[in-house]
Amino acid sequence: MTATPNRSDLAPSYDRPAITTGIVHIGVGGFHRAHQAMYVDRLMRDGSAPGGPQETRLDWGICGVGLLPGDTRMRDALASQDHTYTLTLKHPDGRHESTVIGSIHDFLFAPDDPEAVLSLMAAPTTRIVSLTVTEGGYNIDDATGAFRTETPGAVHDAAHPREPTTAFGYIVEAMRRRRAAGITPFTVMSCDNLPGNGRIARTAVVSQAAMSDPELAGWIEEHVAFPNCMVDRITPQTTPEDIAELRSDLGIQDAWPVVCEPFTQWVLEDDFPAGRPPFERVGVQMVEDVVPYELMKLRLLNASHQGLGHWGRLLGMTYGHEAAGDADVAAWVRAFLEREALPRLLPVPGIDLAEYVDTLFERFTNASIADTLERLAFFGPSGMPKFVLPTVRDNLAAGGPIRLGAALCAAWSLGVLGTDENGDPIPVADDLRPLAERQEAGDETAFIANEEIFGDLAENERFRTTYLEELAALRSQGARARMRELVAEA
Ligand SMILES: NC(=O)c1ccc[n+]([C@@H]2O[C@H](COP(=O)([O-])OP(=O)(O)OC[C@H]3O[C@@H](n4cnc5c(N)ncnc54)[C@H](O)[C@@H]3O)[C@@H](O)[C@H]2O)c1
Ligand SMILES: O=P(O)(O)OC[C@@H](O)[C@@H](O)[C@H](O)[C@H](O)CO
Repeated sequence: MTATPNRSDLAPSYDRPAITTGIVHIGVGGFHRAHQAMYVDRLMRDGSAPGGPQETRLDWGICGVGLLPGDTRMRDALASQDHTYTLTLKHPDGRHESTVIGSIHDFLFAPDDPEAVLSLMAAPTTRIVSLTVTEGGYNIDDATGAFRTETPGAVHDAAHPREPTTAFGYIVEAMRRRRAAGITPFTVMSCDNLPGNGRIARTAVVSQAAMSDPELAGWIEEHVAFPNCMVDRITPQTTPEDIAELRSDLGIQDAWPVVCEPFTQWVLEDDFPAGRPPFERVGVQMVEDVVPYELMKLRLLNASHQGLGHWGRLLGMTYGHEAAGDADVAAWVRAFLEREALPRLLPVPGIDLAEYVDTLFERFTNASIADTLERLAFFGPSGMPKFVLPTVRDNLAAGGPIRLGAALCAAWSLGVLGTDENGDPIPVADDLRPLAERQEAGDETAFIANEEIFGDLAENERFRTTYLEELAALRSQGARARMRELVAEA
């Protein structure tokens, strides 16, 4: 194992030993390393130009924090290469563009030394704590929008607030220490795919604090900023082939590189009372109101991924580009976007939404990144309520069309049974399977009656009827024929 990915011409041009932690990031996975850490790396490279204000940029180094047992792998991989790693952009024409990213300069696996994490989070030099802990990681009930106070992590951290185990427990304890020491609170920046990710992070942190210290909860509510943002870059999971390819193409030995598409976007609410890096210098759009951008991205891109994932898997496909390149699946996704999703969006400053949709299809058909449908659709239980069902609800309220959305729910429920239309197995999250099985056994609304996901949609006569019609049509016609008919229906 080499100490750093070994291509000096790709390596960071700045003085890495001089980096100090300004950002603590919880949940260092592929996406954080392809996106936020890449922007900070750009900033550090930018600042290292002759005469550039490098010293201020190097204050924004990232210390990664892992909370889950699986994060020991990231701890070890990064530690073995001085916390650098290779980021490879895979272009649709097969070109690869690699850079060695150096902005993450340290990583703490919290269970190894919780105090080290808390001390760092409470230090005045830490001005941002950012998160990519997945949608499910926020512990929010989709139906009510409330924090789930009954989960074991929340209960533990409320009973032992000085010995936290969850992201929110750590943030609360660090805030308590900062407040006691008179240190300005850091900004909490969620970078997960959630509508109102800052607002949701605020709910999680304030609710966790309220379970043990209501007064602290009030202080956090009043003093801590939780900017919302829209984040975008398709980042598949790294495969053993990616690692081998890097070795054979560039001679780089990297324990855990990242591959992603060339496209990247970050639209960030400018609300950082404790200060922030000059992100606008490296392509981040700093705005006052993120809502139109985030609705556009989640309800078009991520909803399309759900469409590609659930239909594609039912048809026995494996990859995102395979589904996006299939004429029937692509036509269905376009029809859903154009008929049901686009009419419910807000105008987005400077963006032509029809062009945005065209660009999405160019991105989805990028075969080089080999993104799997399993990654796109495995988390249907968190993806569908955030990316697809809000469009269905808005259309129900506005008297708009819901048939394509309801058909996707039906396709999803059939996929959850774990077998595609060829009789081959589909990997699925097991917790929904009993409901899909009850649906198969004749309890036709069992799947949509799951309030955690569907809220009260099963009680909506129009949704229920349309869903049941689509379920019946799918069973009798099969996915491809039903998709074609739906697209032709106009
Ligand atoms: N991959 C993408 O294309 C992409 C693009 C935009 C946004 N995102 C957002 O980033 C998130 C992570 O994606 P990724 O590709 O990096 O996934 P990943 O599986 O590579 O990494 C996820 C990280 O989150 C941590 N984590 C998960 N649940 C947690 C919890 N409850 N508490 C603390 N840590 C937790 C994991 O330990 C891991 O470090 C997504 O869920 C999404 O919200 C991803
Ligand atoms: O990561 P999830 O589960 O929120 O959603 C799966 C994909 O839609 C998502 O990761 C996209 O690739 C990403 O949001 C692109 O920016």
